[in-house]
Amino acid sequence: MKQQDYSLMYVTDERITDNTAFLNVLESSLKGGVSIVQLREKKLNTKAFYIRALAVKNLCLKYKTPLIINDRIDIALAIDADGVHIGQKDMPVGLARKLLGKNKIIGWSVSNIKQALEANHLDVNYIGISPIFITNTKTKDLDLPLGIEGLKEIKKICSIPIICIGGINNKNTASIIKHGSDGVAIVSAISQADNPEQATAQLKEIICQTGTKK
Ligand SMILES: Cc1ncc(COP(=O)(O)OP(=O)(O)O)c(N)n1
Ligand SMILES: Cc1ncsc1CCOP(=O)(O)O
Ligand SMILES: [Mg+2]
Repeated sequence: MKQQDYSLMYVTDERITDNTAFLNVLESSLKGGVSIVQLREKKLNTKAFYIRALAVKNLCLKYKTPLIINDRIDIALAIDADGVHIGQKDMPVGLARKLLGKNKIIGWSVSNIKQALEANHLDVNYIGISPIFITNTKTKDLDLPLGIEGLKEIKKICSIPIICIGGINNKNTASIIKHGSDGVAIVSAISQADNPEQATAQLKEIICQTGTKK
């Protein structure tokens, strides 16, 4: 499989209930240069999730940007997405890999050192350090923020690409990349920005500048 660019993941915002607005923000993030998109829907029924996933896939194809699906292996298979992001309470990684095959991306949430060590023995393409900072976007089922110190510890013991998520914005992205994260996954700093395209382009620029100075 080709080397995937995990540097800037836009995680869609389920709080944007209007479909046109939802797709407009997604398209702005694609124009701004996100390297990968994660469709995250916690409340939609299966049919509505599938219909949205098809629309999101079409837009991602237009911008040649990979799409992964949060939680739902069935939806990922149904639309032939590029992969999934699963958490500690979602389908076990081994089973997800069996269903998806070796060429799909599987991301797995990690919230502590024990899980990071476990990840070394799993067939995952990246780990999502969750959360790195405090966030208002996800309030239930969230562990304590790991912070930069936690990222540094995990970087030392885990050989898998790392993406951090939670409370990430244009002020703290550089520090995350500097301390060894391969990328950042972002909801609000893109979806709630006055100009999501500009906000994305600015985040991308910070990542590029920091990456080259690492
Ligand atoms: C990149 C990335 N990392 C972590 C998460 C969190 O996933 P999970 O723990 O399954 O929680 P939900 O997102 O499903 O609420 C993520 N989505 N993306
Ligand atoms: C889905 C998820 N998982 C851990 S934090 C989070 C939400 C991140 O949202 P934001 O970028 O707005 O803090
Ligand atoms: Mg999940």
